Amino acid sequence: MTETPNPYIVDADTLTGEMRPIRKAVLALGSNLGERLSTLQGAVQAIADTPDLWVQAVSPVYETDGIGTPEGSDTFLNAVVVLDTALNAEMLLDRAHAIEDTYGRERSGTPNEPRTLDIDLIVLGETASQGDPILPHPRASERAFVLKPWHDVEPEAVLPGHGPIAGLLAAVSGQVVRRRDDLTLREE
Ligand SMILES: Nc1ncnc2c1ncn2[C@@H]1O[C@H](COP(=O)(O)OP(=O)(O)OP(=O)(O)O)[C@@H](O)[C@H]1O
Ligand SMILES: Nc1nc2c(c(=O)[nH]1)N=C(CO)CN2
Repeated sequence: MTETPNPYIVDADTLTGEMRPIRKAVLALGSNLGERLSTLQGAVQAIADTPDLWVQAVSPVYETDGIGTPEGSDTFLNAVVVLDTALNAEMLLDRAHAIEDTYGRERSGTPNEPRTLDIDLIVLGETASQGDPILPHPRASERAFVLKPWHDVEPEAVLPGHGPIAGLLAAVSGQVVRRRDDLTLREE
């Protein structure tokens, strides 16, 4: 009798090496210094070029008033990228910081200072963590510049610990976010 392979019996060899789950992640991108749109486009490209990461959606671009930014700061362009990844949270944050550095991000220590590029990790699957990074991102639930573009590409999304983003949007309706349909980010 020929034996049919049973997919539920995993050979020990296939468990050696690094087997990591694929999880959904959301990255929030922002820029209020320099060539904002081309910087965001470069960031999307760099994210898409990351091994073990697959971009699923890139949101529309929003022009947004700075929240908690120093007096006189320019408005931001914000967008989000939804992706699947086998990377863990620390790897994703390292990659985000490396991409920020490539685009000349400077850190003087002034809170919310103008920046060429900011990439925040908003969620990674259901992960809840108080480490570095903190997950979900501790201020995502109160930021229209994150929730609005995310809602455009994933209207049913849930922010773990806070609920559906559609519901969270009502509480941030006072924040000025304007969709810029004249600007688009290619998924690459
Ligand atoms: N989920 C997260 N995403 C990004 N950075 C995080 C996260 N959790 C913790 N951090 C830490 O926050 C530090 C400051 O990040 P950053 O300079 O980008 O802050 P910010 O963008 O100015 O402010 P905010 O954190 O309010 O968006 C980073 O060095 C990073 O280690
Ligand atoms: N509109 C807007 N405001 C902000 C932003 C941002 O990306 N957009 N980022 C901040 C710190 O990450 C603080 N305030």
